[in-house]
Amino acid sequence: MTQAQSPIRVALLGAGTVGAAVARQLYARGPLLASRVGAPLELSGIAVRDLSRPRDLPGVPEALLTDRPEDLIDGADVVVELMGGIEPAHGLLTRALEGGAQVVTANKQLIAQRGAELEALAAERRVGLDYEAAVAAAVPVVRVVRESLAGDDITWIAGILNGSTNFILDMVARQGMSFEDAKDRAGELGFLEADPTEDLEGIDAAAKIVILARAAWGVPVRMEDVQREGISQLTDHHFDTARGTGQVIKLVATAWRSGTPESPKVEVAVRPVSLAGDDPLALTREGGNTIVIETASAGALRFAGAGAGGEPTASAVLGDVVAAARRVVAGRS
Ligand SMILES: NC(=O)C1=CN([C@@H]2O[C@H](COP(=O)(O)OP(=O)(O)OC[C@H]3O[C@@H](n4cnc5c(N)ncnc54)[C@H](OP(=O)(O)O)[C@@H]3O)[C@@H](O)[C@H]2O)C=CC1
Ligand SMILES: N[C@@H](CC=O)C(=O)O
Repeated sequence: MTQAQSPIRVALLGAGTVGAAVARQLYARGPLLASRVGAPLELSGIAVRDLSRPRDLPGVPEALLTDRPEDLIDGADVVVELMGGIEPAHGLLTRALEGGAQVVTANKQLIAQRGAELEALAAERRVGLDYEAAVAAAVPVVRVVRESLAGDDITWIAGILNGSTNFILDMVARQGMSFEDAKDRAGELGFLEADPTEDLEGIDAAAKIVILARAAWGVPVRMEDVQREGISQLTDHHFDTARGTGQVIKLVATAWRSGTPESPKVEVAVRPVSLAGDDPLALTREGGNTIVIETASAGALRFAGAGAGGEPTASAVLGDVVAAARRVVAGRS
């Protein structure tokens, strides 16, 4: 084994819905991932809050678990943050970037609120900061906006960006489920944030549209800039009225450029909207996400798929881990 092929040390911060799925997929696909990276990925530790909690981590040595995430940062090639919240995640990732580690996160609140600062630090240290899973989970859209469409002029983005509220609205609209039962079911499926008001009040969708807007237009967009309304105030009356006219209520996040391509001004909003039944966003089922991106040259592009849940989100996280690990291998030669 050459120096370039020696194991890439991956520190996993968090083993909840997403983190546990990442650990499982990393173990299950070890040889495949090694062949794609050019070196094996070695899980160097897994940080959790409660060591006594039972976990579904078959094949993962228990000795890797620690309740001291800070101990995993130094010495890691890639740090994967799946804890959620602003602190201690922000402090840990700052330390990881300062130490020269590649960083991967699915934490949309952290990226929406502190992403500009972390990206500046990553650029200064010449390391990667990847967060594909932070927007639309499994649906590849961050990289599309940041890279694939970098030569085009994006004019408009509209999306169903929150899987749990879409699940709830879909269950109420199509299955006649009560609002309360649908919320419970979304929680059981692992779609809801630790604080479900983030989903229900549109805060989660707001963070995601802020991230996309910044990536699309390269201008500072803050959470406070989002005109935001959630779904918690909806009643049977709203659903009955929409159904009676063949419409469907969805929580839609929108961002549009109102200035020129050279001097863009950006507007962002999240609100429940009644859509015609055949609108692509209206056709989004269960925990799915759909994003429509309008551009000057490519026209309207549509992306759809699983927008929440452990295994789909882990797929996007692992894509970022492979990209980060490839950079580590490239930097060794
Ligand atoms: N769930 C989803 O569908 C999606 C989630 N995300 C994002 O992914 C991230 C993780 O989400 P999810 O897996 O659902 O969250 P969970 O709440 O299920 O898991 C969080 C994990 O982090 C650990 N943790 C939290 N705080 C600390 C701490 N201070 N020290 C050590 N460990 C800690 C928890 O430990 P313990 O297990 O002991 O409690 C747990 O293992 C969040 O940022 C979320 O927004 C993004 C896309 C989809
Ligand atoms: N709570 C979020 C999880 C994924 O980002 C959602 O429901 O979309």
